Amino acid sequence: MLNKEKVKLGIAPIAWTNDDLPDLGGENTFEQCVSEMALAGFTGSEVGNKYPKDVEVLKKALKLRGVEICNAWFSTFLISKPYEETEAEFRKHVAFLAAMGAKVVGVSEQSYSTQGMLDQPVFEGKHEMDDKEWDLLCNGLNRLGKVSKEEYGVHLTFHHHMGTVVQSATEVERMMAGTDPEYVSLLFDSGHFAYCNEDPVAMITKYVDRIKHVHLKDIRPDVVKQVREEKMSFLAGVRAGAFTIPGDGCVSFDPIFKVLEDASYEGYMVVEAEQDPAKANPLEYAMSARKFISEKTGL
Ligand SMILES: O=C1C[C@@H](O)[C@H](O)[C@@H](O)C1=O
Ligand SMILES: [Co+2]
Repeated sequence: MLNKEKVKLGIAPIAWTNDDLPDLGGENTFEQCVSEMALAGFTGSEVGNKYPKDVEVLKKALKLRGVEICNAWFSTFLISKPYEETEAEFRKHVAFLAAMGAKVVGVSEQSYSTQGMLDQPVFEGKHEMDDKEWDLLCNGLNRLGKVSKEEYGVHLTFHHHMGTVVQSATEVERMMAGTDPEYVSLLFDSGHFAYCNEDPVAMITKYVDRIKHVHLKDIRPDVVKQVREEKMSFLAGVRAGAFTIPGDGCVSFDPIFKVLEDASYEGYMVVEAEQDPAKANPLEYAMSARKFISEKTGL
């Protein structure tokens, strides 16, 4: 069983409203989203575009519902822009997270990313970094991680992601080998490893001691197959239902929970299942995910 004192459960607002596809759940309000997170039994949330930007306003709304902010996505451009530009934006973002009481920040390198390109097949045309770009990425992550840890008390966790420069197991391995464990941890996302046909269990086993945030995401293999065969973009795949809640797809969560348990994992596990809320009612799916986690882990 995972330790209730050490492991907290969160959920991402992307199941209610998708910031990258605003017509998905455009009608769902911030208040509905956080109320339903609480109703489903989650105490942590990531941050969406509809969330109040003012720290005190957001804190009050969340406190009323017994929810806290546990992470928010940050896009870096370390290999395509001057480092200082990324650091300036990063400082503002991390200051906000620290004020909200979050312990981690989830970073994704978005230079040349095809993640948001509607006309680019997600399984084709991904940018592969050369040695110089790898140095820029790893050195930049080390510098940002030092800033966030030492000046804001927030740990940098790196999110591997489809269509980005760090997608495959080999790329994650090179990023991990090139960064300082003191300043850079891994944000493990089960769905993104499964999507690109990497083994999530092998990856979590290898890096569990450097994982400080977990996204519990499942995939529907038939939809991912369709995405590959019909050369669909990442976001077209999301719309078609490539992702779902843990337990509703093909990812084996028993061994994932076991590895976390054996390593006495401490931190958040966040259900992140972006799909069309008109087809997958967010409250219903949040409740099913919560039930699944409770049955599998005792949390
Ligand atoms: O953590 C994430 C944030 C989303 O914006 C992203 O597209 C999603 O797939 C994800 O894993
Ligand atoms: Co994720």
